[in-house]
Amino acid sequence: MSIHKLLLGTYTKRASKGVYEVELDTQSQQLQNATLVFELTNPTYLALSKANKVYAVENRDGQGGVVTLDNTPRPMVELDAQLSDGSAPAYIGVDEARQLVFAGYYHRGLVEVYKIQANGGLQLADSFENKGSGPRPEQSAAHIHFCNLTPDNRLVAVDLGADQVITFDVSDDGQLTELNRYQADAGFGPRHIRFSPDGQYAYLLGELSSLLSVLKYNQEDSSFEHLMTTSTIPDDWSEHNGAAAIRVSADGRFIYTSNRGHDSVSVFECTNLGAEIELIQLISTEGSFPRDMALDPSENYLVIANQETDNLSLYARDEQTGELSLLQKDFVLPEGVRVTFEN
Ligand SMILES: O=C1O[C@H](COP(=O)(O)O)[C@@H](O)[C@H](O)[C@H]1O
Repeated sequence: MSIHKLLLGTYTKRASKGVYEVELDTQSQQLQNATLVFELTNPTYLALSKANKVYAVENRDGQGGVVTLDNTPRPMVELDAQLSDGSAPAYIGVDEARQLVFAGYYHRGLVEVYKIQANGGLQLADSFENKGSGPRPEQSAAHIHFCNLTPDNRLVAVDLGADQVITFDVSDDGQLTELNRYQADAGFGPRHIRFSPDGQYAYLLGELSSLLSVLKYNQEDSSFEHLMTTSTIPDDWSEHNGAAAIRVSADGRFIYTSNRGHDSVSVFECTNLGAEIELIQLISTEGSFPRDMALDPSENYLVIANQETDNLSLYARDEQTGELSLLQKDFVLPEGVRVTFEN
């Protein structure tokens, strides 16, 4: 297939109007045809289900939550909105096996679990509110920044405010039972987590510290054990940086993280079966404040959204070395945050 479609979640504070679709033409090796596919307010994160429903973050009339969109027609059609007083989530995950959707509410320190209904809409099944804080100014309260499945189908939630990673058992109807808590170093500011393909290791990205930790994941009790930590940016970088997204290649050999401030992607090589990582490349994102990024299904390409300069950058990925090389840097996409491939 030479055309792959991407969905882009955005902020709508300046130029953007909602959710966009973009094509990657692997023949010409270029991004093309950005189209607004649904108008929403600050849909900074979205997730696609196998039933072709989009679950997107939405702010509406002082309420925040998750809307369900039918991804078949253009423009998309809204099927459901689960909104409650307060701010919207920062992360959404889909559990296909149990037909659940998880939402991580950064500003409310909250995880919500929804059961997917017959039409794709959602019904609240359970919630978990964390408490805690950390030493940095951004850590005055709990901030759930990520919640998604572990390799053994439990739930893992990452709290940037409390420097914690919390694991839960999940019942078929979406009830959560806490299993374990990993406490990161004070001020680490964990944002997102990804696992090695064999499920043995987890890679925890610290937004506030620009650090990446390798953790051993113990499936017996869903606990984590710290193995090593390294920086995502050069030691002599003294200006602000906030680490954002993390991706692991399907073969488990390489990790990609984005740096907001240093405006780069860090490429790490994984060795010792995934237990050790080493920075092997830092490449400019050719724009300001890179947020999310995605590998296409072949993993020959990586697309990243630069939020402040309203552009996407496209790279070719060498599957042997893991290294990225720039193909396109000026593709206009307003206030891009979330990047995900549809096919
Ligand atoms: O990565 C980040 O995300 C949080 C949550 O986003 P929001 O749009 O819900 O506020 C944000 O507050 C934080 O500044 C940022 O670094």
